[in-house]
Amino acid sequence: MVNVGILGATGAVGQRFVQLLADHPWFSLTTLTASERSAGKIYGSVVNWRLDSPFPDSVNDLVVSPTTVDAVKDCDIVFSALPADIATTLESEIADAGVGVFSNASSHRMASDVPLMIAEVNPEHATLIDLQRKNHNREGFIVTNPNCSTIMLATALAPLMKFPFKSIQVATLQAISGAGFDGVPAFSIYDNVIPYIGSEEEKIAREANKILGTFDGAKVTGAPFSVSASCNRVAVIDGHTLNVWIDLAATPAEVIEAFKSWQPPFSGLPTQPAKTVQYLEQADRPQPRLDRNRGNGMTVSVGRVRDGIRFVAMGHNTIRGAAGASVLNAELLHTKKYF
Ligand SMILES: NC(=O)C1=CN([C@@H]2O[C@H](COP(=O)(O)OP(=O)(O)OC[C@H]3O[C@@H](n4cnc5c(N)ncnc54)[C@H](OP(=O)(O)O)[C@@H]3O)[C@@H](O)[C@H]2O)C=CC1
Ligand SMILES: N[C@@H](CC(=O)OP(=O)(O)O)C(=O)O
Repeated sequence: MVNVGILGATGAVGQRFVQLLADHPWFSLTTLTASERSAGKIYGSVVNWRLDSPFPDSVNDLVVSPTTVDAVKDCDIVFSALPADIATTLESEIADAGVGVFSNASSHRMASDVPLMIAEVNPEHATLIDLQRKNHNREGFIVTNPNCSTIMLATALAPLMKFPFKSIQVATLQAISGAGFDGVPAFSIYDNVIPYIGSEEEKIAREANKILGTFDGAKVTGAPFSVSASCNRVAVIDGHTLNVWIDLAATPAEVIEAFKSWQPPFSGLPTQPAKTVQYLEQADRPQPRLDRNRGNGMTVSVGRVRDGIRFVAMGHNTIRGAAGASVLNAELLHTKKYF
């Protein structure tokens, strides 16, 4: 078994990691960290479990560690669900100490030797780890997840990359869990839409270009399309919905066929869904409440393909958009013997 830790194990993404790793066939959960507020206490006594799946008894008695390099030095890998300002230095120090870091934080996503990876979309970017190890003279490594809205967009675009296009417009409707447990007060979001999410629009544009860019084995050259995003927080608990406009040289029928026939380059990993991209025929789908749990939260649902081309994409932001995507990255890299 691989010994794994979770950094920020009490938060919105951290709890998803606990849910996905408590009974994992390859990964054994040995270490949970959080802030000084929680460190030294029993996880079961300090976590405010807010997921609608039962609390896993197997982690109840683990003592929460402070978030330090020392606390995770015996782990083979760690999953990071830390705020970005904490992650920047700490994740580098942990990788320097020989531990593999699978991060959800934005800190290292755009570094030229750090894979910004969606396992089914750009798995070849994993080889940047070799360059990173050389550049930093480290045994460990950092692999990052894209921003949660970007994961939905780039995954939905993967089947369409065979058609020429130059520009994408996207309007997001993002769930409140995306802001973390303490991110959006009920008084602000109830009966409301907030048409601003700090830095989100810029992240979607630059991260989609890196993920879908050209890779020569050592360097990613950004994809030659522009992304114009407009982001909104809506009163949904989980599930980010994206309305996408794209100047694609294809008919709606060709786009639907591309969505239906696309297959990721590997299959059979424990957290991998049967369908990474699921096309829904119904005129009023996808919807977050009805479709976010498809593929155990790992499927990106697409629908409403119309002239333009216009379509809708939706996925679970803390599973497909965060913890689940990170665990799948780790599963893939374990099969490739990176740890
Ligand atoms: N929510 C989402 O959908 C997505 C989130 N992300 C990213 O994932 C990361 C985590 O987000 P999220 O789970 O939503 O955030 P939360 O605010 O819900 O959780 C933050 C976690 O970090 C811990 N923490 C806070 N401050 C410190 C500190 N000074 N030292 C050590 N640990 C600390 C908290 O511990 P304690 O409980 O003890 O305070 C908690 O476990 C962020 O970088 C976010 O941008 C990425 C994609 C999607
Ligand atoms: N900003 C996203 C979640 C998130 O934390 O993204 P990032 O890791 O890119 O800051 C949301 O609000 O839904």
